[in-house]
Amino acid sequence: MKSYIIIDFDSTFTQVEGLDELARIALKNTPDGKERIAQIQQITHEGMEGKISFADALRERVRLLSAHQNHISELIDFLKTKVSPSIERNKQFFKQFADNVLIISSGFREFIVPIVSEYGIKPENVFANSFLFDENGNIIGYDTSNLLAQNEGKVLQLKALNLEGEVYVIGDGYTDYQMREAGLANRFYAFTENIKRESVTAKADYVLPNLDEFLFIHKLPMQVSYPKHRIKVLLLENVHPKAKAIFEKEGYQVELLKTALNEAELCEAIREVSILGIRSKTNVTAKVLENAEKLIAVGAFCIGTNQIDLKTCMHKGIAVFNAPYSNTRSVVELAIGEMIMLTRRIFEKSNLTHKGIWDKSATNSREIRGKKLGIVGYGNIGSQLSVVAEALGMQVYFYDIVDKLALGNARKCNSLDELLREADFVSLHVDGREENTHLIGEREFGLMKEGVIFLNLARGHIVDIEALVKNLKTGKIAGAAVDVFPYEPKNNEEEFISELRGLPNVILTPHIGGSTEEAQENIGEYVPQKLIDYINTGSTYASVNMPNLQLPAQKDAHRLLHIHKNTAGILAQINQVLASHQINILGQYLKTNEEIGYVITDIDKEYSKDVITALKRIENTIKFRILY
Ligand SMILES: NC(=O)c1ccc[n+]([C@@H]2O[C@H](COP(=O)([O-])OP(=O)(O)OC[C@H]3O[C@@H](n4cnc5c(N)ncnc54)[C@H](O)[C@@H]3O)[C@@H](O)[C@H]2O)c1
Ligand SMILES: O=C(O)[C@H](O)COP(=O)(O)O
Repeated sequence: MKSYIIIDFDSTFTQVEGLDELARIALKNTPDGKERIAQIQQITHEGMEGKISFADALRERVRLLSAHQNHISELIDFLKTKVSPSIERNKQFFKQFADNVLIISSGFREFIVPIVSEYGIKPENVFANSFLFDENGNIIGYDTSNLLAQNEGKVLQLKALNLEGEVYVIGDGYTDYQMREAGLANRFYAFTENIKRESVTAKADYVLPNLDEFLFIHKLPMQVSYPKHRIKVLLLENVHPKAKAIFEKEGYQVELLKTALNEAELCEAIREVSILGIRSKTNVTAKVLENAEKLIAVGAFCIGTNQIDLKTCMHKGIAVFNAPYSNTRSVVELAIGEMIMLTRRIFEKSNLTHKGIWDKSATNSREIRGKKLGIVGYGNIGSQLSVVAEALGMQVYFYDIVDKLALGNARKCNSLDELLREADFVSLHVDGREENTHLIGEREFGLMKEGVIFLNLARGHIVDIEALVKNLKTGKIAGAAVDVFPYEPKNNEEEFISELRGLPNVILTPHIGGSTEEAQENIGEYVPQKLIDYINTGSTYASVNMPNLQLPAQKDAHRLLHIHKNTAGILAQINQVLASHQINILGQYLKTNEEIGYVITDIDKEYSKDVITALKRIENTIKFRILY
């Protein structure tokens, strides 16, 4: 049975209302133009909402118009630039289904036909009003006998067409819905790509964010591999709003929550999610991942990724990205500031002064200049701190388990013990891997100098808090700054409980080392871009758990992304499938680690569904995606 797709023109095929735009063009230089344009727009709006009769609205708008034939030419040029994006990208669909697509519009043929015919829609399939002109080309009215000039004109027109088969109506207005209400259409799809009218969506069988969705649900050929609005993004822990805006601009559906979720909550929330964005507090455990059937990628909107079960993500073909640099400077600045505050005992003095106590004295107040700073972990933050501290006159010592190049005059220590014995200040900047649990405990504090200043802005579990408290109480440690804790409150409402509370010359901060406007904004831009690149191109460049592949742009090709267990012969099997279907490989990229492999193959456009099925069936396939 034949199916017909009836598409509205104004605010559906194009993003704008044709008659309103014609008024804007025709009236732009007339003295009362502004008021008349506003009046026309108001009447259009009320008509679309079903608040005034269509025939009255049309009569009134054309009366206010004062347009000329030349204005229509100008309007056509403008409308060509305003075709709805999803219509534009699916041009090929209209060409292929020219016999099935009809335009039924209350607009005017004079501007509709030139626009839609460029998409292969036949002029005889366009049903719309037509203007009447005088001999000078002025619009003096319209053909009032046209069915579409009547109230419920679309209903009358569709009835007159007497179509046999399935009829689907796509439109943004109430008059489009009326065809369904009259029993002339099987389904009404409220098209919301340009405008969402509650009175219309409430009546719809289906709300259509764009044409891709219609093509997707009807399994019709489309120009994207998957409608983007079907991609759900869940952002937790109050990540910067820029991230939400970037994902929304890409067309994804985004939910942004202020707090972290616990395991049970996340197990529930993650079911339909394709992209998860978190910070340091959300644990992405194996159990959470069991419930994450649709998850394609995780973005850590921070540096640390120890809160994510990276291995399980890898085994499930879920790529994880983080922001390895965006907040490093913020941490460095805080560490420098805290070293000065602690060595001058500023917080104690400030508190006393607030209480009215004037304690002017230099005892136990020192400069940082010339002192030895021991940096444990010489990565992105440790090495940056080294440069800034040296610029302030400190002598820098560092220790890293990996052989690192010393910056400036920094001195490399051969062991942690050597560093701890030497340093006046010890600052931790190691990553949060499990083996670093209690890296600093009673033994290590024992090795440190009397009166040392100690900083942990890395991860809470790295320090044995009991030992730290004991050494602060004995005075062995003269001051400490702690930003990260073995247990941190889930949100700002939960009380922070720690034995460190109330100790003198101890700066406690609520894990805000990277919490600056600048850092959060940078992260909010950086991470979404990595995730979007992965979704759109398959690029795993800078992923923390997947073999890294950076790819050239995909040109006139379909891209097959195949993640598999790293066993022998997978590439050969992929190529065998392609060869047996006479598919030409335009480019191929492979990267493996010990456990998984990632192959990206660009192929000619032509292929059958069997190819996809065969590729998915290759043994040890973890995940398979197609991009086009
Ligand atoms: N407080 C905050 O808000 C905040 C902000 C950003 C980063 N961080 C944390 O700061 C830490 C450092 O971040 P980064 O970006 O510099 O990480 P990084 O990965 O660039 O550097 C970590 C370095 O530590 C070294 N290392 C690991 N274990 C070690 C050990 N036992 N002994 C010596 N060296 C060891 C690594 O080889 C690496 O060079 C991380 O734990 C990160 O999560 C905290
Ligand atoms: O890993 C990080 O970057 C820091 O610990 C900051 O984490 P946050 O974004 O949760 O503050």
